[in-house]
Amino acid sequence: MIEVTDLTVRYGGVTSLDGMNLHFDSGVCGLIGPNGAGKTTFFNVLSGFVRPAAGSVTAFGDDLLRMAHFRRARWGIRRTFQTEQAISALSVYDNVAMIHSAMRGAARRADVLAAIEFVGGGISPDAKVGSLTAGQRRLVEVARAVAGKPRLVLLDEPAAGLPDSETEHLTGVIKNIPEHTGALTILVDHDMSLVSAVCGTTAVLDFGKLIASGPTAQVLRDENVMRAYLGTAEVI
Ligand SMILES: Nc1ncnc2c1ncn2[C@@H]1O[C@H](COP(=O)(O)OP(=O)(O)OP(=O)(O)O)[C@@H](O)[C@H]1O
Repeated sequence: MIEVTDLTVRYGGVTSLDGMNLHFDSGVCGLIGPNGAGKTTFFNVLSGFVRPAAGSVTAFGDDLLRMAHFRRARWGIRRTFQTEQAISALSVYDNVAMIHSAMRGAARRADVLAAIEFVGGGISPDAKVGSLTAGQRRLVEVARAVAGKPRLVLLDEPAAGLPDSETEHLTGVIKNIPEHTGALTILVDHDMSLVSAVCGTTAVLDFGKLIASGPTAQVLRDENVMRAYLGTAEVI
């Protein structure tokens, strides 16, 4: 469960989050909104890259904003970025293993291999990340986000630029993250088919404010959402 109250982030004269309120319970939850709405800024606050001017964030009863950013990974925050973070010259195994901060020895090895197996895609743990296809590399990013007992998984446009066949596989993987890990998963993406397929609940940001939240199908039919997100056209 995550509860966000009056969250405000300013970069000089730009207010990226403007008193944002949000509540997500469990499962895969969507966070959508037009370019510049503040979605990545929200992830940056959760993961400790950005310090908000005001507001609070409680996750599973813990005050995230009071937690030193280097403790948040151990607490269980994982995220992917819009740019790939895995190191091309290292193996898939090493790329996943490096995000572990708590486990050691055989338990760590088993967990890393389980994360790689979970994302599938025919990826060998020994393969160098640089030798993989774009879709496989994206799966490695997801494997890094599900390793090490996450409690909160943040996925920032994981399907951007992927062909349909690879998006289809990724869709199944993302859908299964809560069952595999128990983590609340927040998906930011502009692909409304993906959001509809995996998110039970979706919230919409516009100019740093929450303008809608609820069951995904209902939210995507909301007139304010359609207006904010795609002019007056239908979302899907
Ligand atoms: N480091 C920064 N310095 C100044 N302004 C920033 C910074 N990071 C983000 N912004 C501004 O904050 C606003 C929100 O940006 P953010 O990247 O969070 O939006 P977004 O919803 O993730 O957009 P997109 O869908 O394009 O990724 C934008 O106006 C952006 O230009």
